[in-house]
Amino acid sequence: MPEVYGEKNGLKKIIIDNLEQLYEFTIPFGQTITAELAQAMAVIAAQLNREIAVYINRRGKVVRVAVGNTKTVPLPAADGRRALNRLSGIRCIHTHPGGDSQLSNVDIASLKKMRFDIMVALGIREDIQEISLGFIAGHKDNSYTVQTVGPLTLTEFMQIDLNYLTNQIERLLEVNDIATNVAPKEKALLVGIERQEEWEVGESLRELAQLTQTAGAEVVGSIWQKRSRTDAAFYIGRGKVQEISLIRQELGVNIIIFDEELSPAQQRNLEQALGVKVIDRSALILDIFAQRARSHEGKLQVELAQLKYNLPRLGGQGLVLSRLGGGIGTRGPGETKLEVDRRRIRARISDIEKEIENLKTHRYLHRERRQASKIPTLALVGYTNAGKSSLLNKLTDAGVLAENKLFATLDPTTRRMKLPGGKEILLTDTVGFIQKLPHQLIAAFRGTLEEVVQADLLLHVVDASHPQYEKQMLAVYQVLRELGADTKQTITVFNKIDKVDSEYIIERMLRQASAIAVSAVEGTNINKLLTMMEDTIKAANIDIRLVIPYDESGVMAKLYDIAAVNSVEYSAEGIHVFASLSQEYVERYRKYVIGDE
Ligand SMILES: Nc1nc2c(ncn2[C@@H]2O[C@H](COP(=O)(O)OP(=O)(O)OP(=O)(O)O)[C@@H](O)[C@H]2O)c(=O)[nH]1
Ligand SMILES: [Mg+2]
Repeated sequence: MPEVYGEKNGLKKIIIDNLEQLYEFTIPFGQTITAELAQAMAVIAAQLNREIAVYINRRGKVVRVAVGNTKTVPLPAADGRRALNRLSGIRCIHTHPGGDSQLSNVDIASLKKMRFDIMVALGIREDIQEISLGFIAGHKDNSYTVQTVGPLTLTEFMQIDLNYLTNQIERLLEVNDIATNVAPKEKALLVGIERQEEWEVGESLRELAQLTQTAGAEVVGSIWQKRSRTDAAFYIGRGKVQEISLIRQELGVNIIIFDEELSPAQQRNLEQALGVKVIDRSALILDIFAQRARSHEGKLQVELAQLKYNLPRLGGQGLVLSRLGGGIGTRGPGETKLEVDRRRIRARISDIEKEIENLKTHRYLHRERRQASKIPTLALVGYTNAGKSSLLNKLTDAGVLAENKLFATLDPTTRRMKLPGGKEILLTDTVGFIQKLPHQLIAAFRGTLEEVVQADLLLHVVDASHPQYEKQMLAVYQVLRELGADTKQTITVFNKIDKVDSEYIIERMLRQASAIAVSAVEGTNINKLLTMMEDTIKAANIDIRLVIPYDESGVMAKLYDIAAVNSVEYSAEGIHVFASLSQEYVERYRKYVIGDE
């Protein structure tokens, strides 16, 4: 009988016997652990209230059992000599008393030192509470980097295919320096569903292809299925899953992108059935944002949206293993890979939320000051690539990046400008919208988009040359509704008319109220637009507070005539009025005004 290692002094004979019996277990190929072994370890650990560790080789044989912490155990040489870019071929499974499974620094240090296949901790309080694991995920500056996963349930943990995982890791280690290695372009297959809705599947997939290219992958094909309802388990039908599986092998596809948001279960099932990374439109858009975010706040907002998107999708092997190689869906803003450990994700989410809240307070104060100066603010909104930044540049020489790319602008830029009559305004360029924008993203960007919500007037820029411009407009209205800005006064600016041949189409566009057709690039009708902005602002009402002295009651009567009076309060200094009135009248009654709302 092989012996039990570690600090055995004072252990009861029965416990030593039980520990020795752990040598009897064998684990089937590819499996991390059996439920029986996990239970047997839990029972002993609960009695002992100390760490116990079991070391298992790739043939599933228990090669060492030890009591005490994982550092103190001498290990047998692993099967044969193994090169440095190989793992040891041994996995370490050990218990943590107290129920918390989070890997300690000592655990991680011995994982690196011993090059374990995986390092697993079972959090034990009476029974198994949770499981965490770590594995080597590359090397950088002569040291291994480690990825941790968890907390998982026993069932989730047992779903992990250890053979697949170790193969992936060893492939990664063969590449000399992962950090500087430029990954080859990912090959993407796009999948959509055709149904009776606003967006025809072909158009939607064309846009998805554009997004995929923007994210840096190559589109090798797209395929769709006609269905009125999506399948709860696989989104598409099982037959289609089979078909995709064949296409995937044929074309060497390494990422499959679905055109609509998949549920966490659908995504998991598809990855298991197809054996390849599966993402959806939301994850793709988040990835583009992660690559493009520049400002500190923008980066935080994107990371927050990504973490919130990923959180319910962790568990079992799906997301973790298929993301090991990097690429779309793994990139955070900045240099780092996205976290896959639930506990660390939660901690990071709460840190980011706090920081964003702080930044928001800052911005709020900033805006307060701006409002106190009573300069009307206008926001450019519209579908991505409509020409918002180009228009801002044309109107203000802002020098903002305008590109024929989706989501060229992420951070809002505000410029001060003078209208022809001399009035000053502030004009803000904002992030573009798109159909099926991930709601996590809208939530995270709510702070930035507050510029839109607070604006006195919106300029809705539409790419008039786009065949789907009407559907794009509807998508914009929908996001505005989500932001609570759909009732704002709006000028619709049909842009790029230099690319529209049909007079009839332009005429039809202009039938809409407060609309104008321009070309930001050629400068057509820009002066007309300026005049229109001026007139609209003049007519636009603003909410203000006034104090009317009691001996000027005539003013009060006049106010009831020309403004919407929202509330009236009588105080010692006079009558406090909260009313909404036009710019022109604001000027006329300026001496009574005490501040904006
Ligand atoms: N022909 C033509 N092209 C235009 C016009 N306005 C903008 N563009 C082009 O349209 C593309 C997108 O312009 P942007 O100003 O970056 O669009 P945006 O709305 O800011 O886009 P995002 O920031 O990505 O949401 C660029 O290639 C511009 O040169 C126009 O009036 N006519
Ligand atoms: Mg832009």
